[in-house]
Amino acid sequence: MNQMTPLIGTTAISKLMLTIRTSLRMCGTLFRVVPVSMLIFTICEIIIALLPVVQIVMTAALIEAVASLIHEGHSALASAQRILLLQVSLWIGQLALDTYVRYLASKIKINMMVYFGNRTAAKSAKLSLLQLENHAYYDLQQRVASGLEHRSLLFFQSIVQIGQAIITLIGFIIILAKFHILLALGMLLFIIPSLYMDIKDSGFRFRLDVEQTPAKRKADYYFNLLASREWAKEVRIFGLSDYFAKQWVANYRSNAGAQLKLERKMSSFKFGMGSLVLVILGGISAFLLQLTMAGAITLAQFVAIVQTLISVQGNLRSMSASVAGVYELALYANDLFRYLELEEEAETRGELSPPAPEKSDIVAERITFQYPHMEKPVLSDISFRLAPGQKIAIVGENGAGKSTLAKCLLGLYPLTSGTITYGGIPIQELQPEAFRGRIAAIFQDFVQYQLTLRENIGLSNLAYMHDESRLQAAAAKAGVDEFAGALPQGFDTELGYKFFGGHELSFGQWQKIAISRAFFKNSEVMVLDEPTAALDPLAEAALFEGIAKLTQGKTTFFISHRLGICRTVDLILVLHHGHLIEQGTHDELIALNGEYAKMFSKQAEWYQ
Ligand SMILES: Nc1ncnc2c1ncn2[C@@H]1O[C@H](COP(=O)(O)OP(=O)(O)OP(=O)(O)O)[C@@H](O)[C@H]1O
Repeated sequence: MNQMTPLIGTTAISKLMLTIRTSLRMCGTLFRVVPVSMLIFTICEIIIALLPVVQIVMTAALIEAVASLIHEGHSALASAQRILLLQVSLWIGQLALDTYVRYLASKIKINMMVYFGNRTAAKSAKLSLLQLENHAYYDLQQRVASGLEHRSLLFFQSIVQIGQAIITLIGFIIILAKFHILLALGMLLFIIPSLYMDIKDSGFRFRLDVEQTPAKRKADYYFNLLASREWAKEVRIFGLSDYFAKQWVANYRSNAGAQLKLERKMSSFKFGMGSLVLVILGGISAFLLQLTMAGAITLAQFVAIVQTLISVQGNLRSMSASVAGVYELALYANDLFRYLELEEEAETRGELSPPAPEKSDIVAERITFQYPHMEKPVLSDISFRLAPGQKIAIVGENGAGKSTLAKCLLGLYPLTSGTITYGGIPIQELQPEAFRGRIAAIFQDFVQYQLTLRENIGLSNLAYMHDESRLQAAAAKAGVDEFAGALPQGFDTELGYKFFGGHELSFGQWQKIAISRAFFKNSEVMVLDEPTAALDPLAEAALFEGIAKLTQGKTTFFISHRLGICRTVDLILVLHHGHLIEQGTHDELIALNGEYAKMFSKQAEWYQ
């Protein structure tokens, strides 16, 4: 089964097994992460569970004492007062315990939120790029993220509530059985319809949530299109607000419609089951009247039984709701555990250290890559060989496969066939962290970190983030120094518009920062995907002119539609529909008079 498909038990047994398995796992996690708090919490909950039974015994004793008071007068007062005092103390104790347990619950929830939040975030960052391109991943992620903070403890609370309800019910059954065994049996009859009703309801709700997650995400997407700055310009210029608002409403309504349909179905079902419970209750009451008439029970006993029956009903309702709740929570928790177990498909998962930079020639042999769910490969049978430190330009029309090839070279995508070796070692046999330590890349859709300038450059090499001279040097390489000095707090200026005090930059300035970030890492292999797309002609020329010096000793891949860079590189790879159709130096390819020569002369025409 797909790792991302939700599990929903189909038979009663599979539902039960799923619930038990997940409950044990979640409770185990809670006791492992916050053992002391959980122990105290459990003890408090057990005491709380016992209190209602004690209360009923106290009430019966109080009524007996009041009856004695009426018959015996002043001599029975002291004992009645003692019982009353005990009862009031019990109420106060119960209140104190409830208050403390609520505080403890908040503390546990915070700790569990930190625990699961941290693990899910870490997991997301370790999943392969291809997994992040699967829509099922986002559906699963949405369900996992919703209510992370309270679901784990709620799970335990529901289990505890069931335990409490069972303890209380056993107490009630013993009390009732003492009066008449039929009363105890009648009470047991309540349980079945209530439980059945609530479990069915939970299963329906989860299934509905699973079915609705894609439409919910789509609705959220439309909402964001309307509300976010990224899209605000186009939305206004093209007058898209009504269109997107309508789409949002349509998606929202389709979900709401299914929800209401379920509510209607469940309402009539619940009404039927609720009525059955009330009929059973009526039967028990009639039997009680019989017992009273026959003189089998006293007034005090009658009151105690009625109080017991009322409590039983409330108790049963909450117990069956808890059982159903546990099943529903088990379904969500199961999603959470499956998410945490998603295979971390690191494309390099070996143990070998990358060879020394001067020995790290890169050889691609007959490589083919196909995106999952796509019919055809986007890279086919590509082979080339690069000596350490060479400069390479990858060129070709839109969609030719340039960025995909770069991602394969960086080990971000697993090859469908063929091999890429670094210094003779296949990429997948290299130790991932060691390999990634050797490479740096800036993609077309580089990140504009809404953080300080220092972080924007220094994030590629955290150990040196506060080394001013390195920072200055990297900034100078891409022309960041030209505007960094004018920023209010220099390198410590917050950038971007998303947080208070942020200083927004132009897109070209952001791109210069991204290039500086790549240089700051000082890695032996660099990939610069459209590094100058947003740069002005002078900045572009400066970068190209200085590039040989800037990237000296580093194997550097340039992906660019600006073919000017090709004059300065050692090798040009020309891609066309995923095939490597030409390779060579600028002069060789011009002499070949093929696709590259055509592209180059076409572009050059514009500058003549
Ligand atoms: N995540 C993806 N899933 C499926 N197909 C993809 C994905 N990304 C890209 N493609 C397809 O792979 C092909 C190559 O895309 P790629 O981004 O590598 O091209 P490119 O040469 O870098 O294009 P451009 O010059 O426009 O940036 C395209 O046909 C594209 O539709």
